[in-house]
Amino acid sequence: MPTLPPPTRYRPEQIWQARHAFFDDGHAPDGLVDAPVLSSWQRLRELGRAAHESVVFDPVEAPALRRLLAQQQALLRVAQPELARLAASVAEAGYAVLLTDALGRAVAVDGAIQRASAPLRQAFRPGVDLSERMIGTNAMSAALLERRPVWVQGGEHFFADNQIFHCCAAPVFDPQGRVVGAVDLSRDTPGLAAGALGLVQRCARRIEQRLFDDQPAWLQVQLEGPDAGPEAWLAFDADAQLLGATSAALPLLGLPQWLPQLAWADLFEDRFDALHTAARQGRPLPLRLRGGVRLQARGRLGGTAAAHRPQGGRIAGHPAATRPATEALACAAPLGHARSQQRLAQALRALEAGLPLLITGETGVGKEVAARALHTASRRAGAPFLAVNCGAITPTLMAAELFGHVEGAFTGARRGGQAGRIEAAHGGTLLLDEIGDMPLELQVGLLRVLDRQEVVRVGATQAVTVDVRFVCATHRHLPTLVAQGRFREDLYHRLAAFTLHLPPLREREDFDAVLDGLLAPLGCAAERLNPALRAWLRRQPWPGNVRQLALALRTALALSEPDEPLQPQHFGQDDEATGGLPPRASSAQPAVAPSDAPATAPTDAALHLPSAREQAIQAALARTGGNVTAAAALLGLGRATLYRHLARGR
Ligand SMILES: Nc1ncnc2c1ncn2[C@@H]1O[C@H](COP(=O)(O)OP(=O)(O)OP(=O)(O)O)[C@@H](O)[C@H]1O
Repeated sequence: MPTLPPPTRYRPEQIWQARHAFFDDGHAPDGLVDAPVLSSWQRLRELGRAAHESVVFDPVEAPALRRLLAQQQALLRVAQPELARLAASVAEAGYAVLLTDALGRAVAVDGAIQRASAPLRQAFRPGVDLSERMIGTNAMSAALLERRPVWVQGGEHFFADNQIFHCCAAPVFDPQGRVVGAVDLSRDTPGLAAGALGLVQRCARRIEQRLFDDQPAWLQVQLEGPDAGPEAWLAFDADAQLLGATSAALPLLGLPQWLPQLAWADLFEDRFDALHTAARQGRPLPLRLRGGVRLQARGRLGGTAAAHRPQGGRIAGHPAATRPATEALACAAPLGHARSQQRLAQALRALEAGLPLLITGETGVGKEVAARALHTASRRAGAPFLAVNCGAITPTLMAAELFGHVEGAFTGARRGGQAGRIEAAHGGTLLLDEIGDMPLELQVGLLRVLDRQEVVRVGATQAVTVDVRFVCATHRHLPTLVAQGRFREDLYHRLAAFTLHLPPLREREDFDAVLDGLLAPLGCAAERLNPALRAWLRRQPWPGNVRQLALALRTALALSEPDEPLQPQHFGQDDEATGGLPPRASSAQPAVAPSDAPATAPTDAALHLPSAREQAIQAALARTGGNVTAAAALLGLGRATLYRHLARGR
């Protein structure tokens, strides 16, 4: 039986110093504990948890356990031989071996469990929820959250009850970079054996390799670099699209994490068919990565003519399946030039990689349109796209709207309870619009959903697992809200990992492309707008951005004869209530002809007059009988924006 290397140093004094600084003095113990431990302590403190709470390790009931094990069958099948192999290495050193699912629930146990103390035997039973929320700081849940190997020893566990445990864990990724579980080694004698972390990592990588081998592919490639273990593999379909990769392969490619929609040509300078030929002949092939780094590779014919991409790539039959991301997005959101589309394509990659997206920009720039386009171009196009306005209703109603509620949770709660929007978006995408207006008390709940992909309905004690991609949108400057204490800093950092800023219309260099993109669906030939009129339109301030321009164009087409060249007067300057227009210039200024537009066009100052806006709002409300939604549509403003104007005017 392989022996373990000598134990690493365990420094309990240092941990107790850290606990003293954190729990007694209330400040972060710099450098005394590792970042994952400190982050976990902070999360738990923010949830109001106390170190002396007792910890209960209750497995779920038998039917729920059967369901859990059935759900995790594919993972268990490939993991069990590797867990047994790990157990054989470490059992003598007193380690129990554990596999959790992606949510931290125990699904398999091995190793020296029978010799372990009662608490460890209680904890390591299939069906016990070992997530941070349930048992506080621990190695497996920290590895799942941090997406990297972690150790947690003795006093580093938040709850005093758990301080007898000494554990290390590594996350397991599927070939598309999703965390599917964690492998953990734990024992109840002080200190970690040196090499334990390496063994647990190696076990996780072997499980990943088996998951990789299970997925159909046309060609698999093993990369051999200076530091590459035997588990650095890539899988391609017959079109040279990357289907999957093991986590060991990603650093060799210079990728911090899995990115969907990569093709062979994005990664390598050599031809794809050269590798295919080498694989058929059973010989290795030297390859050059883009950027010049050389690697040795070995191809393996995958045995399927898989042109479909089961999970990581675009789904066969899906509208985006045969098109690059930029093209799919151009069809879904036909505005702007190639550079704008490229930024959208990057956003799509981030979204597909499971990152939340933050879309910022003034009202009417197209934040919701962009979010819908991203959903439509993504692999989730067939699943729901839902949108929630986070500032529109009271915090209590918003909590129920987002997280759902159980029967009797509050007065007026539905019989039998109701799922919230997050649950309703399961499998799809949820747009959290006006995220800057989300009440502080709900932000912690959202953070939890983002971290764990699980929702607790209002009034419930059990969490529901969800699989939702989040897109958040705001016209506000979130760092300012953070500085004012109105938006949680941790949530901001979580949301802003990938930010897509949509510039206001007046700053868009591709104004003409935007204009043409709006004209085409209206059946208006681009030639009906001559260069002078285009220049005049370009100079308007457009406080309502694309929404306002779209409405102004519709108005102009309604006021003109078919095929007549459009003039500024077609943009309805004679009624404040026509909406969708740049606010009207003073009556002293004549309407301008396109030919003399530069000399006589109204000044920006005149166009910005707040009173003109106020008049337009009042006229629109009068025309719609006070219906704010209809008035907002008439004005080319979002409903929330109109409410803001009204609140400001009061
Ligand atoms: N890419 C686009 N293609 C076509 N129309 C667009 C596009 N972007 C914006 N629009 C038009 O502008 C309107 C407003 O877009 P959207 O609701 O996405 O803006 P927003 O930035 O979310 O606004 P708000 O912050 O006020 O909610 C849309 O209804 C549509 O008429």
